[in-house]
Amino acid sequence: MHVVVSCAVSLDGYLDDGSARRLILSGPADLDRVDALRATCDAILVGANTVRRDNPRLRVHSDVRRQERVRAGKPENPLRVTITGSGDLDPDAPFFGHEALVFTAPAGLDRVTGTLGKAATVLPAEDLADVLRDLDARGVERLLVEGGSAILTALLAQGLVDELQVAIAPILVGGGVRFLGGGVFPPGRLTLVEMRRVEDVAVLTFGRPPHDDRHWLGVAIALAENCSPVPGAYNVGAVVVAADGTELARGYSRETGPDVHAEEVALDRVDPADPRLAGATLYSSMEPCGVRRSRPVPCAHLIAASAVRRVVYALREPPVLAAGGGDAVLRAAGVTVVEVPDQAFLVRRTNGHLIPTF
Ligand SMILES: NC(=O)C1=CN([C@@H]2O[C@H](COP(=O)(O)OP(=O)(O)OC[C@H]3O[C@@H](n4cnc5c(N)ncnc54)[C@H](OP(=O)(O)O)[C@@H]3O)[C@@H](O)[C@H]2O)C=CC1
Ligand SMILES: Nc1c(N[C@@H]2O[C@H](COP(=O)(O)O)[C@@H](O)[C@H]2O)[nH]c(=O)[nH]c1=O
Repeated sequence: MHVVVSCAVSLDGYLDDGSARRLILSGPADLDRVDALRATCDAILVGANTVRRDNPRLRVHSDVRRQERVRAGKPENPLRVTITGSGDLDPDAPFFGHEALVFTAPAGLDRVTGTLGKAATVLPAEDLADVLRDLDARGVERLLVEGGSAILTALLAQGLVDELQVAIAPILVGGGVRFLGGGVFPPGRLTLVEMRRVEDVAVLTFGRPPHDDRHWLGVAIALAENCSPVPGAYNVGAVVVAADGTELARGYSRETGPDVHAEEVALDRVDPADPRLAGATLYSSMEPCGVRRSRPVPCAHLIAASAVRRVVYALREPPVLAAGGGDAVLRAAGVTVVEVPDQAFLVRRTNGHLIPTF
């Protein structure tokens, strides 16, 4: 699935001025550009706060574009999707309708279904990565994310954005909702793909380089931030990426069970018969384990037994919990292994409970 973010930002970096009235930063031509973009997508995701504050319809405005979609065998409008913890949304809002999906934490599913179940399909999701997995499984090939700040920050921090379209409006707002909040973002530079003038608005499109090891290793390192820390185990993130830059799966330590390693979570999420695995790279924030007490098969052996033939990691496993040695196991099995030691300090920082953070 291709994830496109589109938003409009004031020159001083705000999405909204925080007043009761919604701030339109785009001009008419730019809103039409976004309408054309909407028409190319299967679903549009916004955060619950955007639904509350903007009361958006999120439909394709142009009759011609809607007709073209129908001619192509698609529904008139993309699916509308939101995520909420509180469930505090008005079921009569124009956002809702039979093609709206509401994701919420599994623990709150019954409560949110109680208030919104007649207005939309309410579904469980642990986090945004889970939402994206669900949409992908529903056949959503292009997902447009229109904001707001919390959703954009979370998606960018988790490296889940393929394309970022930012319309910069020549307006100084002075305060309100910042474009992005603070967070640990994957290190490295995005690629500037296009600069376009749309009336008085500058539209910048950024992409991520498909074959950039540092980008994907950064995603794996950032994923480890999701781990619930335990005294006797590391916090690790892993992501499997096909040769064309398509993400196949991701995971982090203990995500699916108390002793499960990040590489296992990610590998479990790919069909072993997927032909893309043969050209794929597994990125792990830490050297895959070569010795393991918690489960029968160390990760290096699991990877060697899979179709994956390339591994990139940042921190060589320190001899604290086990002997390590996964790098050698992989190489002996014919897997290409790349160590990126200059990123290891970031992995140490996530594992300060077990190893020095220098
Ligand atoms: N200029 C532009 O292009 C755009 C501007 N905006 C502006 O942005 C503002 C809204 O942004 P913001 O306040 O940051 O809110 P968001 O729209 O990003 O929504 C955040 C809400 O999403 C829900 N949520 C649930 N799980 C997650 C998760 N894992 N990560 C993030 N959110 C989650 C929570 O809802 P809950 O509280 O229900 O639990 C949370 O409060 C508005 O003022 C709007 O006008 C919005 C879109 C585009
Ligand atoms: N303010 C703002 C945007 N806001 C986005 O547009 C959504 C509303 O769309 P609609 O339902 O069609 O009116 C709103 O929820 C938010 O996601 N978008 C932009 O391109 N430029 C802008 O200046």
